[in-house]
Amino acid sequence: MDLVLGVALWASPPCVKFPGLVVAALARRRLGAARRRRDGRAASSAATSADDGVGVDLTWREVSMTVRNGRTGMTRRVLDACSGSARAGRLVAVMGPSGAGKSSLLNALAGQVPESARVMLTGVLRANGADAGDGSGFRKAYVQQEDALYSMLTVRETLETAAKLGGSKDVKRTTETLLNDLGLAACADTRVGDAKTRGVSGGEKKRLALGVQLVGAPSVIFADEPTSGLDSFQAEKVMKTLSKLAKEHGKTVVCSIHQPRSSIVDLFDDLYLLADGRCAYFGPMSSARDWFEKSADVTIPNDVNVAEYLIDIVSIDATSAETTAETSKRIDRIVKAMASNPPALAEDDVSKGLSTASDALALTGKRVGFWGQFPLLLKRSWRQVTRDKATNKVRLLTSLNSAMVFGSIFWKMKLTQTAIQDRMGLLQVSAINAAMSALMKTLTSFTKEKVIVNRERASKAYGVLPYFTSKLVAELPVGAFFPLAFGACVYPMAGLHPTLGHFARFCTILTVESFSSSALGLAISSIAPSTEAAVAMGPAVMVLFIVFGGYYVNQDNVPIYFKWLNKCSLIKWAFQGLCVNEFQGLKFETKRPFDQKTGEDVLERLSFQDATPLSSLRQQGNILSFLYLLTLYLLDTNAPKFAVMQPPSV
Ligand SMILES: Nc1ncnc2c1ncn2[C@@H]1O[C@H](COP(=O)(O)OP(=O)(O)OP(=O)(O)O)[C@@H](O)[C@H]1O
Repeated sequence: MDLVLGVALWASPPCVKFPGLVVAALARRRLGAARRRRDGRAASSAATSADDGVGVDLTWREVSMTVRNGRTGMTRRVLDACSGSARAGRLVAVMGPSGAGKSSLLNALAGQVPESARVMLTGVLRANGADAGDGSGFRKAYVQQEDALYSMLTVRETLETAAKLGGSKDVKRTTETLLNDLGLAACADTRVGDAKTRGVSGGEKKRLALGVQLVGAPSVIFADEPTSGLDSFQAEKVMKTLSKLAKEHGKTVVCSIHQPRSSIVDLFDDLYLLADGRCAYFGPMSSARDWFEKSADVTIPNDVNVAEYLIDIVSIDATSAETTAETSKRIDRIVKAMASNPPALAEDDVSKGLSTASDALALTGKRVGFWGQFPLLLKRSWRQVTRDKATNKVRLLTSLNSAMVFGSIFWKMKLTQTAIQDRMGLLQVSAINAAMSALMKTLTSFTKEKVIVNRERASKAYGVLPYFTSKLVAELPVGAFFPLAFGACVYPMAGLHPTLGHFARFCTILTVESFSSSALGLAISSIAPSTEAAVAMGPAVMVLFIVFGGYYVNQDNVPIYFKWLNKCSLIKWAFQGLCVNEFQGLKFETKRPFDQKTGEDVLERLSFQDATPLSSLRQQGNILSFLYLLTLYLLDTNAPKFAVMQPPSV
């Protein structure tokens, strides 16, 4: 069947071949994924039963993570046989000096270590006694250090969307419960905001990010440095929220934290202290002072912040060789004491109340499918695009500005011989301008949006297809507006072919071209690791398209090995369409025998004599659909993948 389809696609015209190949590849991946899901369901059913919705006790043993340096080939042990537990109703703080492995441990327990051939993750993870090393077996929330939220949505809208996507049976109740529980009611109707637009405070953003995760009714909450970048007041509010989720809702909370103030330390139930990837203390926060004095021979002065003091104690002082050796020796001694004589864990006194408490946040039903996700994501994208007034204003002003500048340079062109070159110049710069502005906008915005989408997809909030299609539909009217505004301004100023039909075709060609260019931006952003990389790659590709855009190199003179580039150049198809639209039917003044008399002569010289505006648009449409399908494929294949914890070798 695959063979027949392959041959049929290969024999088909390019407009069918490329989209067809991408669709076939996507379909094959989907079938494979469905098969794997089917096979995996039976295996994981035992594990999922560990999360009965009334609290999860998580235990980990011998968790190690090694990272191989790609250049030197040397391996480094980031986590070294760490063991511990986090129990329902308790808040565990993972602390340690910078680089001690806090985030790595959190990622390992949350199943969020990015998959890589250079990273090796081993250990045993159990949820209520059942194996959970493959990341299944308990419902979890993972709140990362950097917030990734749609900036133009309000706090309430963000929670509502998450609740609807999560399949909440009572969206209003879910939203209100979360707003109240997280202390966000006062800013419910404030926009999230970003660097450009002021929105909610950093602490409110952190709690909102937590709220988005809570709609999945997680039993275990992992929070990576939830207080980073916050002032002490906001930091305390965030930590109080996490403590409340543990105490009142029976959640198991594990968070990494840097230098907490004393009032925050009082909220910790357990402390997991890391020193250079090894466990230096794991036990109740309240027993830490006693244990260090009795078992590790470390006296903690009465008037100090215990947490800060302990971090200093397990830090390597690299001032000199002597201090390095001395502090390393002290850390070895503490780690050994911990392994041989760990403190007693606190009595499990909270699990009795869990059953009723956790029900209050067990708000989800069945996740919605494509037709449920599509309108929700469409509404979200629409709000994000239309409410971003600052960006839209700048885009409009730059479009009008370019139109004014070009219009003034090419003011009311005549039908003289010299105006032929001017006409071609204007059409070429118009094509470049429309393509470049759409490309740059997409490169800068989509690389950021991709971060949010990858996170949401990692928590299986929705599929790539409803996301991508809804985004395209939402951006259609706004994306079309700017080339239209440009066209409406430059066309009469330059005195181009003065009929309504020609003007309409001019605007249509530029609009479709700007969508193609935006699609190119989407495809590049899908593979670029950062905004900076995307912004470097995009214009480099576009320059090639400009060179083969039909103006600088005549398409009949393009070397055979570059013909494909000529065919891929969205600038070329736009320029060709614009030229045919403009020159066909024009008559020029002639003075010399070799002057070009008609627009058809000009088109012949450009080798565009056989083209029509429609054929150019059709080719542009092919590029557009190919790039959309390519982006869809790239987003699907580049979905974040995480390392599975392997059992430790005995
Ligand atoms: N995937 C990786 N590739 C290379 N090095 C890594 C990787 N993951 C972690 N490391 C290294 O492991 C060490 C521990 O990193 P980790 O982020 O866990 O520390 P941390 O205690 O959270 O530090 P900080 O408090 O500064 O955020 C660091 O030196 C880091 O560079």
